[in-house]
Amino acid sequence: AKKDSPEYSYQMCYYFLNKTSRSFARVIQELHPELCHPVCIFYLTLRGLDTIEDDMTLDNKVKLPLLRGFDKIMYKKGWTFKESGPNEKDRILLVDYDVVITEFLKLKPKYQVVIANIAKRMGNGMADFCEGKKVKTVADYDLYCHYVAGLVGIGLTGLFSESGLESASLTESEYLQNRMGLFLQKVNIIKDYLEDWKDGRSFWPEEIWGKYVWENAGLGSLSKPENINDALACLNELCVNVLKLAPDCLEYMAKLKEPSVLHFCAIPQVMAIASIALFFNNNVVFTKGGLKIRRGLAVKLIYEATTFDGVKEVFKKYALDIARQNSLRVGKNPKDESFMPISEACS
Ligand SMILES: O=C(O)CO[C@@H](C(=O)O)[C@@H](OCCCCCc1ccc2ccccc2c1)C(=O)NCCCCCc1ccc2ccccc2c1
Ligand SMILES: [Mg+2]
Ligand SMILES: [Mg+2]
Repeated sequence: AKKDSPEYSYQMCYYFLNKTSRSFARVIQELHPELCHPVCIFYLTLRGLDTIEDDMTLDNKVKLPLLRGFDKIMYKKGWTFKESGPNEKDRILLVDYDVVITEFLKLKPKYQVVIANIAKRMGNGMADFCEGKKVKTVADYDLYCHYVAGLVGIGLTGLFSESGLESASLTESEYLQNRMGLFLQKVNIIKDYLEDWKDGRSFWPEEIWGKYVWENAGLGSLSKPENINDALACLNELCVNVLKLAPDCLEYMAKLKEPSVLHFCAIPQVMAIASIALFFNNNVVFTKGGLKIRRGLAVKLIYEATTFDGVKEVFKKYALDIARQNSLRVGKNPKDESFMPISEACS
């Protein structure tokens, strides 16, 4: 459409949705028409915020006011940002961010309120961690993941409820909604160990990895070949930490009534549980990084995620798969947490 036609900003939003994340773009376009557009704008708003957070070339003098003020920026017609680093993968979204604002301002006010509230909480949480708060303890780890992903689950639940497609009772427990996001983000953080390390960042909690490196050694020592056994024990404990979230995610999904909402929520979840089974005790996490489940398996998982019974079967299959892999590991670091029988972790 031409730049000044009303369809232009609408079309550009779906262009950016597909450019910034094929996986989420596919699941978002699965949604009931009443929810698809608000969730698309919700996604682009938070991806814009995350593009600022991820940009290591931005000085905090510029970055912090943008993060903490993003919920106000969303109402500034025409606002764009052209100072992202040249390698920032989603920088084009900020260069033409005015189309997201145009579409956001056209949403029903009941959706705008939910999106602006989450953007404000996420932006301030991201800024706290950019200002110097470190992911040291497991509590810091859970707090960071709450800010960048738990809040997404909370916001989505608000949109589901406001649309009338899901019951308002779904919004009662922010705890379960938060766990949905933690599950996905923690899998992301495990997958991105090497990539984040190269960016000079890591979100792995020192309270866990500190047990597997020598006094005063850093997280980087886990990527040294001679330390692979300790690295795997650390990886396995992180995987068990994620598995503990599985029952809460199933409990949340059990409450969903609208088929397209269940499918939308379940697809990232079944991908995540299959990913943990792939990462568990797998040295490729440290050597090549960016481990992804095979495309054929992804297609199968998408099909199985169409019913809640299908989701339960997938979770059960991969929990047993990991337990089997765990029992096959002989004589390695019996002291570490990851030796805890998986069934106990999923209790
Ligand atoms: O830069 C990247 O490509 C990855 O960035 C990661 C990072 O920087 O840590 C990191 O950025 C997080 C901050 C921005 C969150 C953006 C987002 C993601 C998915 C959505 C899905 C639907 C609606 C809105 C959404 C918003 C990232 O994208 N991690 C992927 C896991 C986050 C999942 C969020 C989430 C939470 C609960 C959900 C419940 C149901 C369905 C989808 C859900 C999706
Ligand atoms: Mg990111
Ligand atoms: Mg980020």
